[in-house]
Amino acid sequence: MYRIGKQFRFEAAHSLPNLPEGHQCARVHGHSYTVEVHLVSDELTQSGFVVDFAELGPFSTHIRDNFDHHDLNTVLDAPPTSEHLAAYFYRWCCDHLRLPDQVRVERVRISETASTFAEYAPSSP
Ligand SMILES: Nc1nc2c(c(=O)[nH]1)N=C([C@H](O)[C@H](O)COP(=O)(O)OP(=O)(O)OP(=O)(O)O)CN2
Ligand SMILES: [Zn+2]
Repeated sequence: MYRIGKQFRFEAAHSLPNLPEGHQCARVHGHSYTVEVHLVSDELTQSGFVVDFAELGPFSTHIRDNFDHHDLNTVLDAPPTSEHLAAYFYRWCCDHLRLPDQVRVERVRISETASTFAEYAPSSP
């Protein structure tokens, strides 16, 4: 199996609800987010690609228009944790990227800071 990935970055603000009283993340604060999308395929195209990285262009546009310099509490219907963001972006990629049949979105990883991440990947059948 072949795997490729591409990173995207955006800046955004959020506050997290349902945390213990006094938790620092309940206050409005910001992060420089990194989003990493992983695609897998058993086959390569004639060009030797899983798929051209350029096919992820619509995802870059979606992030720029809807997430960059936004308040994430107004963008997502769920608390804007890294876990919810990863699941949201995974579903967006599955629903909107025009990928060849043999290519699938394997996982999406989100980092709020250099030392933390959350991933979403569907459970194995
Ligand atoms: N499982 C999760 N835990 C936390 C999330 C999350 O999305 N998923 N988010 C936060 C906050 O957004 C917080 O701003 C980031 O937390 P943390 O990495 O702990 O931030 P610090 O920069 O303060 O970390 P230090 O290493 O302690 O400096 C919290 N938890
Ligand atoms: Zn935070």
